Amino acid sequence: MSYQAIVIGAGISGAVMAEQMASKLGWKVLVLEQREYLGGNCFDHLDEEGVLIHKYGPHLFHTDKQRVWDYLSQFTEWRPYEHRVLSQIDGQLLPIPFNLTSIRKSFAAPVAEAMIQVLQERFGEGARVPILQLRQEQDPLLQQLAEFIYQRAFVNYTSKQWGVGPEAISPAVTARVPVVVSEDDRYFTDPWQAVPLHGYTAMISNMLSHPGIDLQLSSPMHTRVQLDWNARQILLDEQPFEGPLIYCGMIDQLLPDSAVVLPYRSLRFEHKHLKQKWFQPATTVNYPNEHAYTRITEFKHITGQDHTGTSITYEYPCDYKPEQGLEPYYPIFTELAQQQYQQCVAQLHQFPQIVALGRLAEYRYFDMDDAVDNALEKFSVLRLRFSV
Ligand SMILES: O=c1ccn([C@@H]2O[C@H](COP(=O)(O)OP(=O)(O)O[C@H]3O[C@@H]([C@H](O)CO)[C@H](O)[C@H]3O)[C@@H](O)[C@H]2O)c(=O)[nH]1
Repeated sequence: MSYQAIVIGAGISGAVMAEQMASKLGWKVLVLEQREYLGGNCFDHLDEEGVLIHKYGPHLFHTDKQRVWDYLSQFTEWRPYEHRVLSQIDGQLLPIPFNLTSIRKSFAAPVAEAMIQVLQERFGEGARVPILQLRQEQDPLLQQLAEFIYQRAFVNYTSKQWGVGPEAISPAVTARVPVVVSEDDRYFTDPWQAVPLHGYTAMISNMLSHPGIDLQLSSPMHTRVQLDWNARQILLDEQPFEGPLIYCGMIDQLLPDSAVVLPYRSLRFEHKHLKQKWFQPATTVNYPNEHAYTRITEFKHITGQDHTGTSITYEYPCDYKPEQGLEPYYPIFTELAQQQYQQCVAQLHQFPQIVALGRLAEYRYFDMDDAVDNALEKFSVLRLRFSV
């Protein structure tokens, strides 16, 4: 069969792009996925006891983008789901993001109420304030509050997660979990929050089921596709391939001779099934200060599945070591890494027909909705460049 485009990687970004090229342009698209299953890190599946779990940690879909919601809704029905997280701090389980309830549970009543009053006056009811911003405040009560939250909820969690403290990483990272000036205990505030009714794998499988898409699993890129850097040519099964190559893998791995090695933080997951109905009172409980793991997730809270047992996952952050079978999860945003990433981009300019797409190829910390939005955007650019 001859193809008009190749997509490397059947995760959510590659699936959007393949689906759009097949359905909007009528192209024949070859999708090569190195794993034996599709879905990338959104992959979910029934574990040995029949509980639906997320193999690569909790994936909670949320978006404020109507077009992303409308687009995905073509491929799945939804189960409404608003994520809530508790954090074990000083022996108590407190809502995180840290909110007014968390403050009341952490301080004696007069102090808590005084802090809340200052917070409300300073930021307004409902505000969501990044912890690093709250730390800059001059008011002594706000300073006391910020220091408490910073020390108890952020410093150790972030050190485990990233291997460095909160001030050594981009402020955008801790700003994902602000301090909330209300009793709202939801992790996200987006207007659309839900999980695919039959899971992410089913949704992405529907996206890739277009007759114009030829999905080949257990097919690492190198078994079919080569880059000839001298001739600046893409080869598919050793034949020159003219069409676009959408690459969703690690961008540094495209370069010859490992010219650049980009740093990543990784996660080791420990999945367990327990012969009890429930394990914990919320989907995710964070452990900032105890244990080597950062959090435990219990999936039945997400899926609503009725099962006599329950399945949970512990997350242990660690350095990315491929030789230990670890996956690259989080790009590390040092200045050096950004320079190295730009070197990769510059080298790839030799192949204008390659489109780098998604978290690993663009070295970005995408939420799922941003990955979909980005893929839709990249498709509209590609459509102008490549279609006749
Ligand atoms: O208790 C905490 C929580 C977080 N931090 C710091 O904030 C960073 C961002 O946290 P988060 O957005 O939760 O990071 P992550 O990429 O792991 O988020 C994914 O997990 C789920 C959900 O959070 C599960 O509960 C979400 O859908 C995904 O986006 C974190 O890296 C820490 O530096 C903290 O210090 N303490």
